[in-house]
Amino acid sequence: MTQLWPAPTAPGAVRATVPVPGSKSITNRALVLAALADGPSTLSAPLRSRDTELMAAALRSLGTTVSDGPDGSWLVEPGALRGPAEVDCGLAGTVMRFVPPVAALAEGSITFDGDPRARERPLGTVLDALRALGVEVGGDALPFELRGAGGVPGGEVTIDASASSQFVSGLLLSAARFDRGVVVRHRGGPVPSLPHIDMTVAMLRDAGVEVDAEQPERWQVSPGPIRALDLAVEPDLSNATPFLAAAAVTGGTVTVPGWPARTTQAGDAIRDILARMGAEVRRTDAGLTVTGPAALTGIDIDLHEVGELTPTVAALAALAEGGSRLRGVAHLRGHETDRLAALERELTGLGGAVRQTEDGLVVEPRELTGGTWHSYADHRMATAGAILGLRVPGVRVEDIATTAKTIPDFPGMWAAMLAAEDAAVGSGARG
Ligand SMILES: O=C(O)C1=C[C@@H](OP(=O)(O)O)[C@@H](O)[C@H](O)C1
Ligand SMILES: C=C(OP(=O)(O)O)C(=O)O
Repeated sequence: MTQLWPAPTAPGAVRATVPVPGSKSITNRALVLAALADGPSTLSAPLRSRDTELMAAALRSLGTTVSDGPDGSWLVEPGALRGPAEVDCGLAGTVMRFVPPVAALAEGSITFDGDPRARERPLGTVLDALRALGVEVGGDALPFELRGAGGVPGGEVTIDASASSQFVSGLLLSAARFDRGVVVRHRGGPVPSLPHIDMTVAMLRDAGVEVDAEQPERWQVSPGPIRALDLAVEPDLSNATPFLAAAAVTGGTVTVPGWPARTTQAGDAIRDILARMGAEVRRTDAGLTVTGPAALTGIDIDLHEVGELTPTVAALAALAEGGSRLRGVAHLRGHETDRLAALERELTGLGGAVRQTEDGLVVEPRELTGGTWHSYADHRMATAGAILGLRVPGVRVEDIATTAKTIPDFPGMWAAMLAAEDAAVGSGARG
């Protein structure tokens, strides 16, 4: 049985400055672009966590050199892409959806597999799209084999990306290296996480790639070189949210340094969410500072664009005074776990009043009690349990180590936050 992590109860209002490691989404896009670029790239302050190490390993196995530079940076030297290779996707959506189009440019047999849950995550759309673009690939889920021919004809393809924005991002990231580039059209229900596609487009353009994204639900990448990158990776704003939530639920103050003034990261939406729930939110040159109110108010919000914040927002909602409704996130059923089912089950297990709807959750305020919080190998479920534990004594989070998917040392960062010199012991926290 996996060890249980006793989630620390806040000794008072949490007051801390918490530097947060680099963005998973930016790091993994940058690694892919750097592997396909026309020269060596430098990524400074990249995220070094399971998802990004898996991406680096996948690209290495295809012929790219990814080595350590000074101060934790990554140096990426593109090499001739070739198999045979075995790609371990772990549970990383970015690896399972971004790497197959890269592998299609290689020569040889490349097999893909991942964690048991990764075999259930939606992937067929990407593999169908590659077949339509002239790639020989079997299967419609992990594990599968792709036989690279050393190039991809490319062209036009219509996909249903309503299950994941990553289907679109994955095709666009490699498409400048396809003979004819790509035109991707979406047909189906609304595409989730559109800011993540905007991030893909922005990073491609920064690398000198011509992208036409003028029409809704249509993206065109022209064939051409990808310029080498010299990129400083922003802090991961979604990973910052549990720490900001710590201020919000304890009436404390937490600053995350280096919060970008402008960003394509979807996690920036947390500023508005926390403000709507009653927190004071200020962005200055020092970073983003959140000060929690005496009591959080509930929220009715469509999280379609920023689904990855749902576990944090559900934890906040469960500790708020009014009821909340989280909408637009049916696609979370295909994330690391079925997040709607997991949040309903685990919050209910602590005495919460939570029920799933067709596309989200309804959360009513209740006094919560301690108990085991299961993580389902989902890093954001684990961090949601930690947030609850600040106010609810006796929460034990199963498999806290799963946070290493996107944060290298979450328990250490959490402990440091609670032990910070500026922590005001004995005041402000409720519960
Ligand atoms: O492209 C990306 O970096 C991501 C896109 C989103 O995926 P979905 O569109 O599948 O929600 C997001 O939830 C995930 O954490 C990261
Ligand atoms: C959905 C997420 O991850 P992935 O990139 O594996 O899809 C997430 O980090 O919340």
